[in-house]
Amino acid sequence: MFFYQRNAGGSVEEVSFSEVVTFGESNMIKSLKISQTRVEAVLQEGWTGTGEEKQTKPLPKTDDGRNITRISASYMLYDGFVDWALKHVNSEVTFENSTASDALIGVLTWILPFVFFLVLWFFFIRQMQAGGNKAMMFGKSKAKLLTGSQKKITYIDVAGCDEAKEELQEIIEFLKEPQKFQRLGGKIPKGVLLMGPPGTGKTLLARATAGEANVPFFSISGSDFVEMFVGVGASRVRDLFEQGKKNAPCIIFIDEIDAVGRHRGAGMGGGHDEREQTLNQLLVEMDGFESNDGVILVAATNRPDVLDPALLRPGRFDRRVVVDLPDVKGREAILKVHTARVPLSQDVDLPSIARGAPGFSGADLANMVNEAALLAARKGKKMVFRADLEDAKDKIMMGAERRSMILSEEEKRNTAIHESGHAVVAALIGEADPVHKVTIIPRGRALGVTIQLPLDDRRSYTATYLENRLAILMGGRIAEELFLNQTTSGASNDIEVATNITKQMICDLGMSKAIGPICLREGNNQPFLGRDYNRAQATSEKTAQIIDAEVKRLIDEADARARKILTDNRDIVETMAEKLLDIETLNDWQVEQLLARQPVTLTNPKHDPQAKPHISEGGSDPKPKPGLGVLPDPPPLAQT
Ligand SMILES: Nc1ncnc2c1ncn2[C@@H]1O[C@H](COP(=O)(O)OP(=O)(O)OP(=O)(O)O)[C@@H](O)[C@H]1O
Ligand SMILES: [Zn+2]
Repeated sequence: MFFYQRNAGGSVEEVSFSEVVTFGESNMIKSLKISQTRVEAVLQEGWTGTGEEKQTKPLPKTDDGRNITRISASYMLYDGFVDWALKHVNSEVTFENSTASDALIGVLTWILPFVFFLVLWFFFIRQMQAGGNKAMMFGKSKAKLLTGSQKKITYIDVAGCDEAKEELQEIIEFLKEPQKFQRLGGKIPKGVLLMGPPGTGKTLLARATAGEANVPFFSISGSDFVEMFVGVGASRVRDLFEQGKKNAPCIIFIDEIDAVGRHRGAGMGGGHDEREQTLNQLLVEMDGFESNDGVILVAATNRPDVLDPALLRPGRFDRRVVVDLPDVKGREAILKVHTARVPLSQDVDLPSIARGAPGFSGADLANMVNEAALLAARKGKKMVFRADLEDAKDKIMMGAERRSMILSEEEKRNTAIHESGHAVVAALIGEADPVHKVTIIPRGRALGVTIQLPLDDRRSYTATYLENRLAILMGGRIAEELFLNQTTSGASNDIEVATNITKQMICDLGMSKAIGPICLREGNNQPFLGRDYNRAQATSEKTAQIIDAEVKRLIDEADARARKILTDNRDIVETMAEKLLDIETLNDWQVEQLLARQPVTLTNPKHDPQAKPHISEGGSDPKPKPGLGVLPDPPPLAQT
């Protein structure tokens, strides 16, 4: 028996799909209509079995005894059912376009997903090609527009960088009066590339240039172009230029252009990646606009060597401006700008502080003033004293102190001896930077630090200076060996730095007789050409052996010289280590006193007595500041 539900229409009974199948197996379906989602069958009297066992099957009946001749059921179309129907339906199977409601259901379940994907797909395509629509911001450039609301920055806010400012003067004049230049047919560069180490004020300079010319300033970082969605970067570039043209005259500034502008095909595997597409779009846009449109593109990088040569071709970033680390004068000027709104004590002498901060960038100096103001505020002072600035300088140079790091007595003693070794060699070896500070307060990752500061801005190094540096680096390790009869892991960084210096001396600076003045430089410092993996071919096996031998020779010589100095001055090393264990940090004058075998004073006899028990607080440390930047890879001043 089947259970039938009475259909509203009366004549067609709604059944379940499996019942349709059962009727079919009993040969009771005369004809069948199949639509997308439903089947409708006309029933007849059927039978089961064959021959003798053939049994008749009567039509099913409704509750009130009438025969049911038509049934319908809903189902989802599947291929197997059609085959089944063709086998089990007696006269005809028809396929029908469904009724209105069936059609609707069909659309909903079958067509709609397609439509949905189609719309989505269309939407993304539009995003990529047209630079996005208003609703979603994928393709919009993230350029920030700086206009009236922000404080206007002009060249007064940028200290030093005089050459760079001069070079940008022409751009300012053009932006002020583009028509004038057009009339005269003058050719204005489209793009200016600012090149220089981090924190030297490239961004500041670009902003100030816009400020001077009184034009809008759009700024975006190269890394903003590189996103997870393919094609977004390119569309951002397009959008950026569109915005620029709408707001001309203006400056478009791209910071860290190396993030998109890297040499194409340089990445492992090469190929057309997202970044490459973005770069191509940038090149296309640069070619597409006329400088007469009044848009000047300014970009900044500290890796000009990795830029794609296509970017530097005429008509693109053809004007290049070097923004270098500030010299003494520049540092003083930058300090003046940043201390303008800080109350300074009488004892602060900006020129001498500038002199004591070689290798500091503008950002470092700004940071130093800020840090000093914070230190002074924490101690409840009403103004910033010399001591605060000195402490801030140390913090930036060596990383923040980590007073919370507990060292065992033995570790402290090892560190004291190790640092004394560095300091004594540095002080006595001759041509070397004076010792500025020795400390056994852990800073950054180092257990102790010896800092030397050059007297002025070094632009080049003599071979003797570098050989002496090697000996100074060896000093720590040898002191441990001589005085404690052991070596510790504390010297690992020294060894690494020393090895790097020797390699530079040999491969880069022509300071090894065995190799001679040949550049076998490692890495990719060469503009546009060399990459490390080319070097393998460039250097023969034999040359590599000579290099290795020379590294060893230089290190051995340095070792021997440091050993001699430390053995000859055992007493100084020992008293210095004692003193370090006692007061933790020795300043330059205290080191001098120790070397002269005089008693160590707590305050600088040469200075007015600004109390100087070295108090400053630890905290999360910024990157230790290596300073100096002439060698391709500047050797850090700090030594463990
Ligand atoms: N010449 C300068 N005069 C005054 N302040 C400076 C100078 N150079 C840098 N600064 C200070 O350092 C901060 C950071 O500088 P800026 O961001 O312009 O450096 P950058 O060269 O763009 O660095 P990066 O390469 O890391 O982007 C400035 O906001 C400013 O406070
Ligand atoms: Zn060391």
